[in-house]
Amino acid sequence: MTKITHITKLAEDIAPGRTSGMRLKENILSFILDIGGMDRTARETMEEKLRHNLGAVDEVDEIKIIQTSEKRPITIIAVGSGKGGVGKSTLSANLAIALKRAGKNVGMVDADIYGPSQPRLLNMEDEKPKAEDKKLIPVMNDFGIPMLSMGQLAKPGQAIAWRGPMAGNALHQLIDAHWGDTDLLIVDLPPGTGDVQLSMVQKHKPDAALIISTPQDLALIDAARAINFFDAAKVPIIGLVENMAGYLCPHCGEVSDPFGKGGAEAAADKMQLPFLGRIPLDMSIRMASDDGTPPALEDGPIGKGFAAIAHKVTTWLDEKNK
Ligand SMILES: Nc1ncnc2c1ncn2[C@@H]1O[C@H](COP(=O)(O)OP(=O)(O)OP(=O)(O)O)[C@@H](O)[C@H]1O
Repeated sequence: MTKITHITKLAEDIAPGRTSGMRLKENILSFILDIGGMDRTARETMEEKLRHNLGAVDEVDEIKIIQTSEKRPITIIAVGSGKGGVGKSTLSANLAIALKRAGKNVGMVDADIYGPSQPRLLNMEDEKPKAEDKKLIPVMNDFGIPMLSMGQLAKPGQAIAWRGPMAGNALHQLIDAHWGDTDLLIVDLPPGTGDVQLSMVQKHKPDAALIISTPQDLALIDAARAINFFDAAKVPIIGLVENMAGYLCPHCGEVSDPFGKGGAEAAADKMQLPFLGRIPLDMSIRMASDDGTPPALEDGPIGKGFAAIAHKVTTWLDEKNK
């Protein structure tokens, strides 16, 4: 390994994807460091570590770092539904956990103005984000998923009264924040196709959308509306997830289908969209969600279901970026 290859590797370990133009001449090491999206503390810590570790290499007497704040591309995935209460927030939280477990740097934006539930789902109620350079710094949780939520900006019960520009402005603050190393941002949208969705596609066009529905007709008609909305805005749709499919009675062991069966898969087929998977109606999902311990953390059948959906999402993104 040549000296410069060795140095490049060391730098890559400390600042993955952020250093370029590595040059060693007359014992002076120079390179470019992309500090886009990092807050001051993260920036200073990274620079200090680079100087310390690279400075320890033989033949490096001096280090010159040129900082640029070229914005790192961040992939935005919007999670939408036509109807409320179909499990959109539950899916968003568990998808984020499953993607994180698959090695992605995931961040979460809870844009559900009518009932921000990510702080509870990701176990970080009461934590308010700080700001630097007029931009919010996402709050980190125990799962390693930085998050910003409408609920952190509004007083309890206030957000629902926000209209067009206020809702759009709040969304802008959540998305245009110090996301640091985050490369995948999950946006938990409010149900339907209102002000926040409009602002989302006009100002922060997502790279992709994912739609969730329960299997019954009414929810599917609404889901089709959400799909048409993203289609019209030219946001590619990764696929459709069916939630609350099949209920296993904990008492008699019989499986019943309170919301019908297979409706979302058939609808996906009809609309020529990929079907991403089915999540059963299971009391343990509700209980784990209420406790702030998303079931995607576990390796049981429910956790595996979310992991399989996450896998389809990453495969779709890899195909798109080819
Ligand atoms: N598969 C499931 N099995 C059991 N309970 C579920 C399941 N999916 C979601 N729930 C529960 O249903 C309720 C609604 O879910 P969630 O908040 O995720 O829906 P939503 O579509 O985001 O709703 P909203 O429109 O309020 O944003 C929650 O109490 C959640 O724990």
